Amino acid sequence: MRIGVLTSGGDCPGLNAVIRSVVHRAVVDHGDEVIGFRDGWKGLLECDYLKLDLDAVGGILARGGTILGSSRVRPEHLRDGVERARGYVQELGLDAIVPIGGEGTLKAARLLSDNGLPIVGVPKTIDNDIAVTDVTFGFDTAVGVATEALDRLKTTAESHQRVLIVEVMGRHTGWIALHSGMAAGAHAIVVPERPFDIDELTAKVGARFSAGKRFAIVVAAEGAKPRAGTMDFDEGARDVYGHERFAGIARQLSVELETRLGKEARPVILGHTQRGGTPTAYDRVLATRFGWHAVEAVHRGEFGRMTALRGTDIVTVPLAEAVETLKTVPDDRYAEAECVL
Ligand SMILES: Nc1ncnc2c1ncn2[C@@H]1O[C@H](COP(=O)(O)OP(=O)(O)O)[C@@H](O)[C@H]1O
Ligand SMILES: O=P(O)(O)OC[C@H]1O[C@](O)(COP(=O)(O)O)[C@@H](O)[C@@H]1O
Ligand SMILES: [Mg+2]
Repeated sequence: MRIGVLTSGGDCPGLNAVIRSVVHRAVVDHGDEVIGFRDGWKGLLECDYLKLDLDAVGGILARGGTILGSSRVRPEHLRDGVERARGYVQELGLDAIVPIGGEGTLKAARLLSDNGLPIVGVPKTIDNDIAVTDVTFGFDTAVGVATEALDRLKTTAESHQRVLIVEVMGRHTGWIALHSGMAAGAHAIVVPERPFDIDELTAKVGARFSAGKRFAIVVAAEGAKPRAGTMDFDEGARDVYGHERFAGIARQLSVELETRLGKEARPVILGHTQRGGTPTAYDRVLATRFGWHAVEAVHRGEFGRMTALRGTDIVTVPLAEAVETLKTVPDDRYAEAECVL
């Protein structure tokens, strides 16, 4: 068989582990040929690719990012390019395409699949917001980076009697904020799923100082927002791909909390450090398993599906289900964290 792989959307620790695993399983065990499209869907639409053999994937397991590159393509450009993509798939003699990406990439994968292209998706995202898989690789690494940063920030915040508002990634969901905040013992966590009440947040942080504590750490997911009408808030705008360009929750909260509490409050934005660098062992293993199972799904002709973790098993699920809803932080999970804030 001939299989084309691509990585699309925001990069994520573990992408290289999937690519490596696909090549090993396909080339060594099945005698397949594998090619990699450069820079996500752009590579497919421009027929820009390289051959992936064992040499090409040597030494990449622990490397962050993606050896194939990634990019964003306007969804309408992709919709207009379906016939071109089909032409290249035929020209290259491809039996399957394995796109590795987040919810946006998987929507594109579904579009191509609905148009008859043979697709087996692999989910990735540090945000962990893809509903049909228990976990996505990249999340464990991102939470680890954020937790380490929070541990460090606690000591400097205490020395300077500051409130630090630490902004972590998570446009639509607060999984990284919830887990890193729990792991590091933050004092408040705000997530997109639960618009916060600024009076309650101020009271919570203020109560810490009243109790004699000399600092506070607030973890804010980048997409968190105040309850409508409770605080002046700049929601930002959208970029050309339709993604929100936030105006900075940490910056805005630091101004508000400093004014209300009379304590020095500073924003810290962890940004792309959360998704750069080497993946954790957990993410390497999950990514490697996804790669192996994607190749098996290709050989079984299970197209229009993607790999998913269910308990300890890797299964495949329809792409249609994968893109229906996002996995958000449920109230009961937030309650478990709230109890220890
Ligand atoms: N609704 C959509 N329909 C078709 N293609 C889409 C759609 N949403 C995203 N895509 C394609 O998938 C790419 C990656 O999506 P994006 O949301 O940026 O990253 P991720 O896959 O990590 O969620 C986009 O640049 C675009 O080409
Ligand atoms: O800075 P970029 O590359 O536009 O992406 C930022 C976004 O990408 C992420 O890191 C991952 O999101 P995706 O998996 O949807 O790409 C988000 O947490 C963040 O909001
Ligand atoms: Mg996305």
